[in-house]
Amino acid sequence: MEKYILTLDQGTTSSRAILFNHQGEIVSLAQKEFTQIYPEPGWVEHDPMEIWSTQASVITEAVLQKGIDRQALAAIGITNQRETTVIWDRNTGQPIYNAIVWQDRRTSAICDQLKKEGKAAVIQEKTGLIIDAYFSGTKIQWILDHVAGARQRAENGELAFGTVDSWLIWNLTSGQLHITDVTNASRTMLYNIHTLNWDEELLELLQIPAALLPEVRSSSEVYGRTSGNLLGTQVPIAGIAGDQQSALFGHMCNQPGMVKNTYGTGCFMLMNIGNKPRISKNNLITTIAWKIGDQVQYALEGSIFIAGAVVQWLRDELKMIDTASEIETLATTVADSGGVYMVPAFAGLGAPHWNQDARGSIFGITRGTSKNHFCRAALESIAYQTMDVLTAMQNDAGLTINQLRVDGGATANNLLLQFQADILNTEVLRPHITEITAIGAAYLAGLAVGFWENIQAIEKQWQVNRNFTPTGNDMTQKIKGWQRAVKAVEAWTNLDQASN
Ligand SMILES: Nc1ncnc2c1ncn2[C@@H]1O[C@H](COP(=O)(O)OP(=O)(O)O)[C@@H](O)[C@H]1O
Ligand SMILES: O=P(O)(O)OC[C@H](O)CO
Repeated sequence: MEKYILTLDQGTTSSRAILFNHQGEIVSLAQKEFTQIYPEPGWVEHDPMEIWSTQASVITEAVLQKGIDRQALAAIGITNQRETTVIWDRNTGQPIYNAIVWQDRRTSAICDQLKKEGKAAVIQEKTGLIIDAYFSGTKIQWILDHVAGARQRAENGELAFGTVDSWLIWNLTSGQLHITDVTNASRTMLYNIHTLNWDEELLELLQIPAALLPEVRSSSEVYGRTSGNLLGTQVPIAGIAGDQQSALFGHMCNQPGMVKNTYGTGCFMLMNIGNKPRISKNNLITTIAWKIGDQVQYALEGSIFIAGAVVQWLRDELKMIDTASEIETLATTVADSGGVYMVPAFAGLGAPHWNQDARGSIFGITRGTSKNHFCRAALESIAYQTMDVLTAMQNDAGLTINQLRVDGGATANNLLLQFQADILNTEVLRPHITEITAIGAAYLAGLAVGFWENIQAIEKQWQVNRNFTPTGNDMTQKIKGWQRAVKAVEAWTNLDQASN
């Protein structure tokens, strides 16, 4: 019987289940969107029960409804939106609060306070991270401080914390396993990426009881088996990685210096930096790329909070386009953005600016500006933000990056990728495999159960679909315009703070 690896790809806007065969081809795919909850400006929540129910339903759809024999499942790999924080009752399995999503800014003030107390250096040294509301630590603190009785129950060991991988595995195993992997742990601001342990000093600083925390495992091993409730059989769970690390692995960026950028809701650029954690001098973060056996690989990362989301904004809020793909049609009708610059800092600016209070702005509008220019400026903003991160990465690594591997929903857009190649003066390579994030977790799981013998056996599956080469046009003035726009956004934020 032909065997498959099942990946659960639990993203920010949808849950997916994808079955891969030995050649890395998609045999079956099911996807379900779920509710985004915005209780207050700057807050973003998900219902953990809906995360689980959509994930469970796509699993059954991709396997049972497609007529796949459940005995054909060699293993399950899990990849997930990172940092998003769930706390649940160990006895009932019920969450005590909604999941606080990575985009949520409610803990900015806690982060400012930590910075004022001079904690930035110690946190960066231990965790590789820059203090920001993005990471899980302050989200956990917030839940413990705002849900009645939560802190006491956490201290009594009655509650469990997990990122979404932990939450899914808890449910898949009917509460038998409370685990996470090193990649997800490295996004909490509580995990020491040098010693590979939860860090006692940081737990104390953020007042988080150790009893809440999951056991941290590697990214590729048999952790346990599903309970059988869902699929009627016990399938090994054998791979876990946060979605961006999973994409780095899916792109087979397994040598130091290799870089990928994923263009989804946000944009996430990761560079493999080998087996030593190097702390960034250019406002990037250091994160664990994966752990296979006892080998840990690290990555530098630049996280951009708003990328494809700016396209959704033009579609859903401004109603300038009906579908995401229409943006390319409209943007192509004009030669350039007509001097318009859009800085989509809807959730603050991420790397390398790290300005929690920045907000979106548009510059350079004239009477002749049309929605086509808006569309073009929105796409260009994704490429410019990527340029800022890549520049920081090159400075950190002391090398010129001449190849960028890309994936994610927005890479369907040829105009965006050509502009990206031009603005970076770097080759941009889009692979054949469209589900790079999911295949990374499939590889991690498949390696653990011997479905694939070793990395060499899967490396060849990554093939170029299209290579966007720089046209060589002089982009200096355009880049200057963008830099001016970012400066103006920061100045506007500072003026606001000065008047308070
Ligand atoms: N043709 C397109 N041009 C630009 N952006 C697009 C296009 N198609 C989809 N997108 C954007 O890609 C994002 C979805 O990509 P995906 O990789 O599924 O994201 P996520 O995993 O973050 O949910 C959306 O924000 C959408 O606006
Ligand atoms: O779910 P995505 O693809 O938007 O990814 C979210 C990131 O993991 C957040 O750090």
